[in-house]
Amino acid sequence: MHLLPTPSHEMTNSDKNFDSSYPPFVLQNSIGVDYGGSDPSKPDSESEDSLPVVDLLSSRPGDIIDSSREWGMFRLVNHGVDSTVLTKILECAAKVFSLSFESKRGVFDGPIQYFWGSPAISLAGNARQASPYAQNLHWLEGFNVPLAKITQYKYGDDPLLESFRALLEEYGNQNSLVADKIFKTMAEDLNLSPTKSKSYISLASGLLRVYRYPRCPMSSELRWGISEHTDSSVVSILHQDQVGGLQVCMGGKWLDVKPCLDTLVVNVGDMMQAMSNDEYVSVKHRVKVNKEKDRISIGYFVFPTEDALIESPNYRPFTYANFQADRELDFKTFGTKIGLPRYKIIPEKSRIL
Ligand SMILES: O=C(O)CCC(=O)C(=O)O
Ligand SMILES: [Fe+2]
Repeated sequence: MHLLPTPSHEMTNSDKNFDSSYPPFVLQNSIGVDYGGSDPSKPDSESEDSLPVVDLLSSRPGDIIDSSREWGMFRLVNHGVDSTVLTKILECAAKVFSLSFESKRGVFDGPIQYFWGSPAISLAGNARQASPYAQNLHWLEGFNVPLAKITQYKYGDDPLLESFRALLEEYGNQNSLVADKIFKTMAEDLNLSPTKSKSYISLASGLLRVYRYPRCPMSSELRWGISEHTDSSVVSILHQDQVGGLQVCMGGKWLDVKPCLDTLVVNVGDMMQAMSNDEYVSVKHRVKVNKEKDRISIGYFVFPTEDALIESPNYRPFTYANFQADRELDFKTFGTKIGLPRYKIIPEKSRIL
């Protein structure tokens, strides 16, 4: 079966229906919503954010370390990821997202899984679907792509899907190299033993999430693309288009991480924060919705091996498998993850007797 993109039309104030490529919740949650007025998704300030920039080719290792300690996030240039691949993958993702909702849902039951309304992944590796009316509905749709699985698969009968898969494979491999290089710098700084380092990052666990955040009639106070969170990864690498929307929490303030061409955004994840005994920060971030434009971004996430025992003085030892299981349970119980505080050792002084 060949899947041609459905014709897409621009949404105007008089045409409030989104096209058939959007998940139904986008339409259901847009009924009766005022599209006019000012755009609350515009940045609060036009000033440039001061996120550190790391040059992977020429930088001193200290740049990665300092940024991970102070910010938990940095921009990466000269990263080695092919700029043609960066451009092509966003173009290809846009084509795939413009397929009808039904065909995306129907076709991507192989290693590339389609999800919408929630970015959370279950222990089985499936992305969850949120109820369209759920309070924590996220204004997004996406594809969950475990890299180990797509290398053994071919969408042989469909040129669009097969080129998407092949591009994701190439992009994923290039991101693995970047993540490996960054991790090695961090491991050296933290004096991790070679045995620890080996289990603390598993390139085979590499995962891509390809997101589309549909333009949203509601303001960011009502809907988030992705609400405030930290990543569970060791490190995450983000590639975003020029629309913008990513924000990072710095000193209690939310700053816009403006898109820069050919630049990736790297952030420290929960696992690295624990491995570093809180020396590095798994920084809080979130994604605002945009009233006028759809946004596409691609995240690469890498994790420890399942049985890696994460040990550092501030935490009781836990394996990555423990962390995943607890996250699953917390998600069912509280609708969100508790994450690292579950394992944090409370200092004697602050314990309630
Ligand atoms: O799309 C983005 O800018 C960020 C995505 C993100 O934070 C995540 O997937 O954890
Ligand atoms: Fe994230």
